[in-house]
Amino acid sequence: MNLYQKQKKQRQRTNMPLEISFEELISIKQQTGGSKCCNTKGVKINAHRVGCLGTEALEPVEMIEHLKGGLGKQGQIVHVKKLKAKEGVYVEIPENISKEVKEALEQIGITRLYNHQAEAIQLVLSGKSVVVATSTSSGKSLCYNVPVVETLSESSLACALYVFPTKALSQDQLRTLLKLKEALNIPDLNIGIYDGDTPKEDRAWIRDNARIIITNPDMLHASILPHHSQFQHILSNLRYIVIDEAHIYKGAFGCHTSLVLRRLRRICSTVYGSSPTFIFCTATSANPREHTMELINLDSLELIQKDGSPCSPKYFLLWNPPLRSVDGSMNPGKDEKTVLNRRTSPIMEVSYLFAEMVQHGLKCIAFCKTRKLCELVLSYTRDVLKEASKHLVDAIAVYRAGYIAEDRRKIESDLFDGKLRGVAATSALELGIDVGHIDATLHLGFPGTVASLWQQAGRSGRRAKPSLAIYVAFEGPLDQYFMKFPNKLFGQPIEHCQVDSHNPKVLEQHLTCAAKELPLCLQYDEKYFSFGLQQAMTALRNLGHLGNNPTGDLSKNMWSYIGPEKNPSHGISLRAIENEKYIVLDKSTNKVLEEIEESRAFFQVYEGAVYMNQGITYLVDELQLSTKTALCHKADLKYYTKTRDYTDIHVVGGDLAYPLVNDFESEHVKSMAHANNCKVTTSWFGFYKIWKASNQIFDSVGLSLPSYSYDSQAAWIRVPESTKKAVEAQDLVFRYGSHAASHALVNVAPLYITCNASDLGAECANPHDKRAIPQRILLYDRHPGGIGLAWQVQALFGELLIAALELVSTCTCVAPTGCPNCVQTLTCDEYNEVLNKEAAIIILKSIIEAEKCYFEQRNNLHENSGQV
Ligand SMILES: Nc1ncnc2c1ncn2[C@@H]1O[C@H](COP(=O)(O)OP(=O)(O)OP(=O)(O)O)[C@@H](O)[C@H]1O
Repeated sequence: MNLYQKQKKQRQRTNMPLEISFEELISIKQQTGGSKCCNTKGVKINAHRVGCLGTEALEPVEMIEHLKGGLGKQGQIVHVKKLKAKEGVYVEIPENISKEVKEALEQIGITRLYNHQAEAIQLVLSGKSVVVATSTSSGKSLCYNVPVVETLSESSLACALYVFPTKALSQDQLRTLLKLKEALNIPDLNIGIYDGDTPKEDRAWIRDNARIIITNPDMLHASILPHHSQFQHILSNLRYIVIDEAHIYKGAFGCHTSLVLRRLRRICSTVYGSSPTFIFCTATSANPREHTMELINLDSLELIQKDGSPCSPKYFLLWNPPLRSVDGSMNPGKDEKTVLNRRTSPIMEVSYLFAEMVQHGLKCIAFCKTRKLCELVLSYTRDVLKEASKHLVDAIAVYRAGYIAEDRRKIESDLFDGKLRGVAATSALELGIDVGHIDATLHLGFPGTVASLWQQAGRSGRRAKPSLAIYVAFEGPLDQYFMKFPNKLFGQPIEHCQVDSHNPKVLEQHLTCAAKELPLCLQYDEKYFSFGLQQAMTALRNLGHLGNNPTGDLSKNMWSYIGPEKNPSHGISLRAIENEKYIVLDKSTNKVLEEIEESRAFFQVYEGAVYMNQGITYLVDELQLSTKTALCHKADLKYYTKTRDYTDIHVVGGDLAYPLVNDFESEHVKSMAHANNCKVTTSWFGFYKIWKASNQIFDSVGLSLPSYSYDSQAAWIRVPESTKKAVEAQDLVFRYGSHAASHALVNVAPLYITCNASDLGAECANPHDKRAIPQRILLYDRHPGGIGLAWQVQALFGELLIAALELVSTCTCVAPTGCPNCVQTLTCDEYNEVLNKEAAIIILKSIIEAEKCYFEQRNNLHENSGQV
């Protein structure tokens, strides 16, 4: 009997509602194998562990030995990779750089350049557009800052536009540029940030006077381009467009940004006669040149990737939590068929490691995939520190989205100044914000891409000192794959950055904006928007959004926007950024603790909710829906809460009569899967109160909250009626099987497409809801608006079905509900209830067989009718 079954039985005896608590969820879904928190007195956080009490300073390499003899002595360290130090390849600052700029560089400590910097600078100064794809902290900023200040100090009119994906990076860059400007002593070299946070009263001045404007794609789209005449000064003198962190522009956000950049190029050239040089900087990937050329539709671009920056040694450890049998003993059974072995909680492993780093003087970032995991890691690490080094309890914090900008700036500067020794962070800290020297990074689970793992690990060792990165695995198939094949992490970059700028829907959206900015003309504008232009313009004309002479020749006329919106760009969001947010207010101090996106709010705050922020517990007294405010107060509570909810996915459109949509010739396994728009609706109907110490539910409270819906996209396939019958013939319940089969697809998807398992949701059967659910396997994009994953899933559906079947049928776990290696997922909306592995195997086999038969029959039909 596994842990879940034991708990289920126990509940049945005590008449408790059948539900899995969050702690249990973690113990089951993430395979803690019974490691429970018993932080009653902070003596031991885990029944099998006592944290290290030492506080002597250790270097990263000493830390490895320390871990081998202590925390990691159960064999957790499955691989150690030493990435050797590399000498920098320096060159003198090129002759053609002015004396003033050279002196300014010297003043900020730059006396020589790395060879890739010199190469980039020379190419840019000769008018060539470039993409610099070198490692993290390799001095990419100088590749654009030097040619920009050189040109801008030579010509008092020349201007530059910097585009960063986040406001925090813009602030960081402003600080760097201001230092350079001070050293240069050019008073009229005005630099300004123009983003959503720029005060209204400063905007006109920046528009008229700044020679370097720092902005983001959203601001370009919604403010700068629609009002381009107000930016005449900068646009007509624009010499450079800098696009940093270009690898971020992929998926739906990349597609939108690419069309915004094309709109920008068109306005610069057609209206203001400027033809700026582009400077891209990007993380290493398999296709930096192709990706950035596609972003802006350039014909040529110089690629710089011979990295001349020095790097200090980095030790990369792969850490697999130890196995233990489900009864909690640390002696895992040898016979995997009869004894259920589970790994201890990776969350606890990371918490102990985090405490170790901080205690031994290593400044550390612990990267976690979700905000909740950050809070948990902080809380557990504090518990460990309370025992070992009480004075360090407040030397760690959480850094994540949701915190207001001011609080985040404070955490960044406290980390920089050393007031903080560590943060548990989401990928919000992944991009290049300078937080000073970091000695170690911890990675709780695979972040979704190898590039992202390296980007995170690159946050340490930026100041020429040795550094340490420890990747701690969950038990899911992806993490365990890397634990088995560590070298997959250390080879050439494997991931491609994909951007599909030809998506007709997105193209049409941006063409309405472009036509509003300046009438469109097929003859002149194809070079910006490429081959889909005519079709998209025709569609817009037919919709009545473009007008000129409706009977006239589309190719020669100018077509203006005549659609219903005053400013079409306002209705188009580049990324699924939710504008509607709930604020969480501490009643006693009136301090805003957090801003939570509407889609997540009711999971965290409702009347009676126990809410966590920076490891502190609050009780929510009131949720004001009209003002979107949750009022709470600090409370030392012995319980936590968890919502009861369900999520419905309504597929919009989809040709049900003729399901075949993926019948084109491609290298993929043919499939009848669909991809459609969908509406995802979550309804909350109550919450449980659960004792922290025992994880027992002691109260169930009803909730009346409005449901929340968002539009997204889903990929799905219908399950034949005969399959359902085959499942039922084995005395199994179909919905248990379809739920489990969908999970298996979610688990294998990250091996095939660039995404995290948490980016995809499955249609999860709810234990309390007995409504009939559609007979289908459905995966949906969990990002409101969708980031294009459903289309990728649809194209690969055939492969995913086969991989999912292999995963489930080769997993040796014995429980009918499967395990996180096969049919359980961390992101299940229903906490991995209502699952059946055996039924999943029948369903997957049957769909694969049905698809094979269908395509064979089609082929035969075509052959017989002479079509092939
Ligand atoms: N030629 C150089 N000589 C000495 N130090 C340099 C040189 N070029 C850059 N640096 C230093 O290297 C550090 C990293 O530079 P920078 O932030 O530009 O790197 P990056 O590649 O943009 O980083 P990220 O990958 O995080 O975006 C900075 O402290 C910078 O001052």
